[in-house]
Amino acid sequence: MTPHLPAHLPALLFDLDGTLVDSVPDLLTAVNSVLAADDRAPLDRTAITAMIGNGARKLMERAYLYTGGLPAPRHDGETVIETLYDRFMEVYGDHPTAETTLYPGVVETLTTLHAAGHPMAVVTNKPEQPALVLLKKLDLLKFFSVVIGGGSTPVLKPDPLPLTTALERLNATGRPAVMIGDSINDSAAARAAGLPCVCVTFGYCHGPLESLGADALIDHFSHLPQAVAQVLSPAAALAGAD
Ligand SMILES: O=C(O)COP(=O)(O)O
Ligand SMILES: [Mg+2]
Repeated sequence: MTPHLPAHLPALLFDLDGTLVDSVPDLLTAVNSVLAADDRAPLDRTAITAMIGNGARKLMERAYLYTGGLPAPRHDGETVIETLYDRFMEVYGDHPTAETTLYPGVVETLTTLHAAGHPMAVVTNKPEQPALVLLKKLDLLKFFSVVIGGGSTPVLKPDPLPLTTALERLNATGRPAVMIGDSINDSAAARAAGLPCVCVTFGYCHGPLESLGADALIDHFSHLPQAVAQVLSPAAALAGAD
């Protein structure tokens, strides 16, 4: 019997914050500028890192709860969270890359995978507008034919919808596919979508790495092609069934 080989190269779905880029410095600047306008104490890197992962609304909610609580409800009907989100986007929306950096090996690895012909998408909980600005400014947009950000679908990761929407837009529904991320939201969304997940160890994981439940962990981006092959191999599938 011939060994089972995928009919197509696997589609690759990439998380953004904590996976491709270290975006904490610009997120910190933006959140602290909103907090400062409200006479709140600034967050430090450790505090904000623990708040990243569930999108900008959750980030602002967590930042305010951490620094004294949510502001009083407004009288014009707009929810407090929506107001905080708008203020954050005023600062961050067009300027998400002053100090944001790529993790080592990202450009080289994406170049190789793109040249090999993998359909590739970004699936991030960061709002779509700053995600697109960031990818363009850091010259990553050319690798991805689809970008799903916060607001592109009605729900965020860990719901599987952003991932399944990305696969549809890549015309890759039914192909083998792998999610690559750094958080429980990525691994949970992947599991719910029926996909394996490779997690990086250098991102914004909020607990022990084992808690991610990843099918493979990589500590350098250059190890990704090997990890993708590993999580899609029949041996890995059998091991997962134990
Ligand atoms: O914006 C966030 O909270 C996290 O974004 P990510 O999904 O790219 O990690
Ligand atoms: Mg992330």
